[in-house]
Amino acid sequence: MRTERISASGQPERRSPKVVVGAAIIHDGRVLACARTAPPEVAGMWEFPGGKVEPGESETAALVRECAEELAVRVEIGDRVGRNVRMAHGRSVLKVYAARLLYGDEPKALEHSAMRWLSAAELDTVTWLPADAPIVEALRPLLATGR
Ligand SMILES: Nc1nc2c([nH]c(=O)n2[C@H]2C[C@H](O)[C@@H](COP(=O)(O)OP(=O)(O)OP(=O)(O)O)O2)c(=O)[nH]1
Repeated sequence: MRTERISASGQPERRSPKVVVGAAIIHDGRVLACARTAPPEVAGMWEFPGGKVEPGESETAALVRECAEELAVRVEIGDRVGRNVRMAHGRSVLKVYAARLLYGDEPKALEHSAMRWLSAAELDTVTWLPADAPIVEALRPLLATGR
C-alpha cells in the first residue's frame, strides 16, 4: 500500500506507510494479550506484542526482536492473521502474524502493565486497540472455544 502527498515542488510524492507488526502468540489454544503503558490515551488498552519495523529489517525479524525486548521470549513466526489494517490516516499499517513460543520460554511483561492468555470465549473481555478489531475477529476461529 502506498500513500501520496504533495512535495515542496508541488509534485505528488509517493512513500510507503510505516509497518507495525504484531505477534499473535498462541499457546494451548489461547492468545497472549498485552496491556499498553503509553501513550496516556491508549494506556491500559490491549494489543499484540510488537512494534515498528526498522529500516532494512524484515517483518519476521522485527517480530522476533520485539518479542525478545518486550517479553524475553524466543518465538517462531507463522502465518499472517487477518488483513493489513491502515492506521494514522494511512501513514502506518498494522500486520499481525501467528507465533509460537520456543524452548519452553515463558513471557515476562517487561514493557506492558499486564498480560493475559485469552481463549476465543475470552477475547472480548479486554479492550483492544481499535485497529486490532478485525485481527481479533480473524483470530477467533484459530483458538479454543471454551475456557
Ligand atoms: N505492537 C502493537 N502496536 C499496535 C497494535 N495495534 C495498534 O494500533 N498498534 C499501534 C500502537 C502504536 O501507535 C503503534 C506501535 O508503536 P510502538 O510505539 O509500540 O512501536 P515500537 O515498539 O517500535 O516503539 P518506538 O519505536 O515508538 O519506541 O501501533 C498492536 O496490536 N500491537
